[in-house]
Amino acid sequence: MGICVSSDEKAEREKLKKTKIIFVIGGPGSGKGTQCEKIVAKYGFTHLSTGDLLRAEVASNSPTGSQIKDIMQNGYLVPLEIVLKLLRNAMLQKINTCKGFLIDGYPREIKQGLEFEKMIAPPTIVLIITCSADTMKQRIMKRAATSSRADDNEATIVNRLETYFRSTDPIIAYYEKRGLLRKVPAEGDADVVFNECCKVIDIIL
Ligand SMILES: Nc1ncnc2c1ncn2[C@@H]1O[C@H](COP(=O)(O)OP(=O)(O)OP(=O)(O)O)[C@@H](O)[C@H]1O
Ligand SMILES: Nc1nc2c(ncn2[C@@H]2O[C@H](COP(=O)(O)OP(=O)(O)O)[C@@H](O)[C@H]2O)c(=O)[nH]1
Ligand SMILES: [Mg+2]
Repeated sequence: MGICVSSDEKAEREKLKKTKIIFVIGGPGSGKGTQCEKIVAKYGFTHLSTGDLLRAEVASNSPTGSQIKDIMQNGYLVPLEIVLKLLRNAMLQKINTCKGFLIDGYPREIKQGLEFEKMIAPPTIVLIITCSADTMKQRIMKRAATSSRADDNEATIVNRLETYFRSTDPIIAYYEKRGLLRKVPAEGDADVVFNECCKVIDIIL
């Protein structure tokens, strides 16, 4: 028996395939959110952060929210099915008005990238924002003063950095091999980093 795909779903898939999709990855506190905000202001793309979507789910007190609260608080990865479902729904809500998507914080493992392509579409490029672990730690500790995020504390930061470094090398190698990876060094000032991001984005417009 074949899988039945409705014509609505087909139309949605076609639209998603035509839209520019930029994955924005990088360690915790590397500046993904900061750069995405600047990119939105200049290019009018739609910014979706998986971290923000998941935090909203926790805040809504839904059953899924209670399931993922502790995982996030401890700095581990939320199960792929939950993240992808939230992401796909959020994309579909914006698909008719959006100029392109910035997907911030995804994929965090190769499997997430593969499933995204199966369910949605391939990314146009993968932007990776890179800085040292020390810089990330310092930035998060500074953000902690105002963020009120449950995971912006010293113990969780250690786990988040570990989770990041463990899962990222294979992701980098995978997208590099496909010619989709664009590296932007991010030790400097946010405006300098943004300049480099623009160079990469201008090429795909
Ligand atoms: N794609 C994802 N897959 C699994 N879990 C995710 C994903 N994106 C976010 N999360 C969960 O949400 C938490 C916060 O992610 P978010 O991207 O907001 O943080 P960040 O400070 O930008 O970077 P990092 O998560 O790398 O610390 C993660 O530690 C993880 O538990
Ligand atoms: N010096 C410097 N600080 C930055 C830069 N990008 C972000 N920050 C600061 O670092 C903290 C973490 O940035 P954020 O965008 O939340 O990082 P994310 O965790 O990767 O989404 C924030 O307090 C920012 O103000 C940068 O390029 N240079
Ligand atoms: Mg962020």
